Amino acid sequence: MSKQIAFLGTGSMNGAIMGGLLAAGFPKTDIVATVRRRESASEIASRYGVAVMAWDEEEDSNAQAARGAATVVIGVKPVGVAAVAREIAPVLSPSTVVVSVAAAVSIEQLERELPEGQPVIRTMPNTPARLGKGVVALSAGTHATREHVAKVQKMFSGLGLVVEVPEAQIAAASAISGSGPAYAFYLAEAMAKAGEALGLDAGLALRLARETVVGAGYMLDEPGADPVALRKAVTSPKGTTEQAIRVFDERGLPAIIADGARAALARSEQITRELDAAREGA
Ligand SMILES: NC(=O)C1=CN([C@@H]2O[C@H](COP(=O)(O)OP(=O)(O)OC[C@H]3O[C@@H](n4cnc5c(N)ncnc54)[C@H](OP(=O)(O)O)[C@@H]3O)[C@@H](O)[C@H]2O)C=CC1
Ligand SMILES: O=C(O)[C@@H]1CCC=N1
Repeated sequence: MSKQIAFLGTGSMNGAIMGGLLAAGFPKTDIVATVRRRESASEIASRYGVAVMAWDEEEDSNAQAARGAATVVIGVKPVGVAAVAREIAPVLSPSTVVVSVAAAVSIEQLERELPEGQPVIRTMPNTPARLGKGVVALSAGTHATREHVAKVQKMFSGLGLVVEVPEAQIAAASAISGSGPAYAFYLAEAMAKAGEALGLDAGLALRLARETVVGAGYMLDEPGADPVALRKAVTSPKGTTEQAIRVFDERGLPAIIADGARAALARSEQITRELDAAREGA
């Protein structure tokens, strides 16, 4: 089997990346994936048609998958990243690019588990990548060359917007674009509940809210779209929308969103510290 990419831990995020790459035409025979449980392996194998191994069944599955792969994408939970990195370290080729999608795991924390000189790219993707409408922020590790960065940018270009940022900005990107799809879904959820409170049937309220958020997203997708101009075009002077926005402003909704993003960033920094503390205590 030719192995271009090994996905180690193929849940919501790595699954979305794999789905996005396959939809963009990446050959399934060039992909191998790992998960922890056998049930997840069967589910992914039947959904995507790629080779999948379960760590619970074969403890060296991550090493098997990583051996000979041109790119390895680590997509387990932050607390599991170091263990997976240690499992694959002995089998990595010096030319293999190790990509991490994990929030809060710093380049330094990943590099110290890998062979000296291993090219690493830390990323912060989001789940709309599955539809080619994602955002991937990425930062180069100590030994990643411009060619390594270009290779990963090219490979991920079918997933949506790919931007390189300094590592110090990855936690902020995580708080905006990494977590951001959840904020948009939360808005849709709140709009549906508001519709119900106004007397709409629950199913109808959800359909109205869902399609409205989808439609607004499509408008934002047009070239040069500006959220402020789009909002103003809906907000007739002395009309109805103006009253809704007035209440949102009076109740401080923009500040609430900023506080939420700050809390996400603070949690990321806290997890980074917890990972260091756990390693020192081990
Ligand atoms: N979800 C999101 O929107 C985003 C997530 N991320 C990052 O992605 C990473 C994964 O998060 P997410 O996808 O949400 O989590 P999930 O729980 O959905 O996925 C985790 C995956 O890791 C697998 N796994 C666990 N242990 C092992 C192991 N030892 N070997 C191989 N596979 C293993 C799980 O297998 P099994 O299914 O069998 O349990 C599962 O497939 C995190 O680090 C997170 O910070 C980054 C940006 C956005
Ligand atoms: O919630 C999390 O920790 C991950 C990182 C960004 C989105 N999901």
